[in-house]
Amino acid sequence: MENQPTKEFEDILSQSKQTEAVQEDIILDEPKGALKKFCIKKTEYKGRGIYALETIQRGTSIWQALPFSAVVDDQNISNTCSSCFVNDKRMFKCSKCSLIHYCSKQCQIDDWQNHQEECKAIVKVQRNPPTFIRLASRILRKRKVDVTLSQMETFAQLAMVVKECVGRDELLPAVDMLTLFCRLTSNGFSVLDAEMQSIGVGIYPNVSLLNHSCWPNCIVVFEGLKMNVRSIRKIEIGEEVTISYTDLFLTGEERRKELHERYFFTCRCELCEKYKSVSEVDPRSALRCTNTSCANPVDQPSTFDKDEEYVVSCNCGKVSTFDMAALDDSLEKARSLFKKGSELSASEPENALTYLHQAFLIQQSLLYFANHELVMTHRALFDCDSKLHKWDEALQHAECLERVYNAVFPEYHPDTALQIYRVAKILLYTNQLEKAVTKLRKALKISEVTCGHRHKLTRVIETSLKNSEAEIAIAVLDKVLDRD
Ligand SMILES: C[S@@+](CC[C@H](N)C(=O)[O-])C[C@H]1O[C@@H](n2cnc3c(N)ncnc32)[C@H](O)[C@@H]1O
Repeated sequence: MENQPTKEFEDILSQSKQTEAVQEDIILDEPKGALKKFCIKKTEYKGRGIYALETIQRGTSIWQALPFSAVVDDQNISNTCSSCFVNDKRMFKCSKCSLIHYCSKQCQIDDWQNHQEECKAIVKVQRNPPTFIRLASRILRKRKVDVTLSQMETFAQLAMVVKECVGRDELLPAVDMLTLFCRLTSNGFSVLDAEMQSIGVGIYPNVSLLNHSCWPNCIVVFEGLKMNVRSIRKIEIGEEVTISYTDLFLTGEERRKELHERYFFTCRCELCEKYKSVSEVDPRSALRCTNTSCANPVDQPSTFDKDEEYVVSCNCGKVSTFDMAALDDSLEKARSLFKKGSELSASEPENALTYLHQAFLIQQSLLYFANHELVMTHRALFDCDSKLHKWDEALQHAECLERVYNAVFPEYHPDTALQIYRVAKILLYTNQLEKAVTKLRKALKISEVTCGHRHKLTRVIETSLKNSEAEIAIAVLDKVLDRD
């Protein structure tokens, strides 16, 4: 069942008013648009959230929704259709504002109601309003916004731009504008394409009742603008349904910082609690044990006191001693090399490789393989090597990244499927067909669970698998015929 966006947004707001005084867990309602397996409860710490009323098996599409409002982001505005969000077709631009692009005349007609006033505003102000302003403007034009929040932030500058772009009639009183900005910042969803890259931002009012966990039981994928919430593991009766608001590669500290800055809460999820315990080391921020035959992570010091030595023991029994000043200097040097390399990667990939490789050598000698800084360097090296068609090197980094996904991501995650597919593609480029087929099968299994059969990623992997299997069959046949 799909959402009726405008009505739902109103419902949510009126619901939030009715439930403000509730302190204890209570069952409020079934979330609209979802299959009837959930209820909304309110807890003191997280506010409202969605809870399962039935056991949900892994790979279930539990919720599909269309946005109340959505816009393509600035980086993708000329390669993504502002109406249906496809990004693999030829686009043409609106002849009046020259900013908004469409894939077909029909899409332009469908979006006209949303774009008409926006178009006039863009022509009038003679500059391209950024993503966030375009989204706020579209919502304001729908004129259905009500408010209850009291988060005080300085959005005055943004409000001025909105005023220019929207026109006085559509503006809300200052406090309501402020509330709208706060709501957009914490309730907006990044709309992702088939490669899990963000191409826009949308407001999906009821789905934004889903709370965050760094170890979520659901993920969000998109088919165009349609959002699909899918379970990535079994959800028990009474369990809260969660998604991640942040990148699961990030260290606990980085995740908590982002969640605090953007969503104003301190995460106390399973994963965050796990790594508070002294016996558990977070692989995302860990150092390498100095015992070269040991594969365990060891804790990084929380602060670097340069006059001290850092002594840390590993589960293998080895006690590693690090000179804090030297460790800090080396990691800083690697960071600056990484920064230089990343800046050059688009324009001068060959030069970028030199810097990135130096950063990699330093980090590899000190950091655990799943450490976030090392992961970033692998990613950057993979991109440059792929750009330069250095497939053997690219394959090494892609395989390292696959190992990291296996170590730090939930077993079923669309990003893991995508990473395994990347490995498979390079194996195909380098004629390693059998190995590629093994990877494609693995990627397909994960993609079917996390994205569903109809999702573009699943279909692309499936096609590649079928073609590769056919190639192997033909090669076998050729061999047999040759022998005859
Ligand atoms: C998109 S809303 C989710 C629904 C929200 N709980 C409500 O009552 O409307 C995001 C907000 O929910 C709360 N929240 C989400 N996940 C949380 C978590 N793991 N711990 C504490 N608060 C959380 C935070 O206040 C956050 O800004």
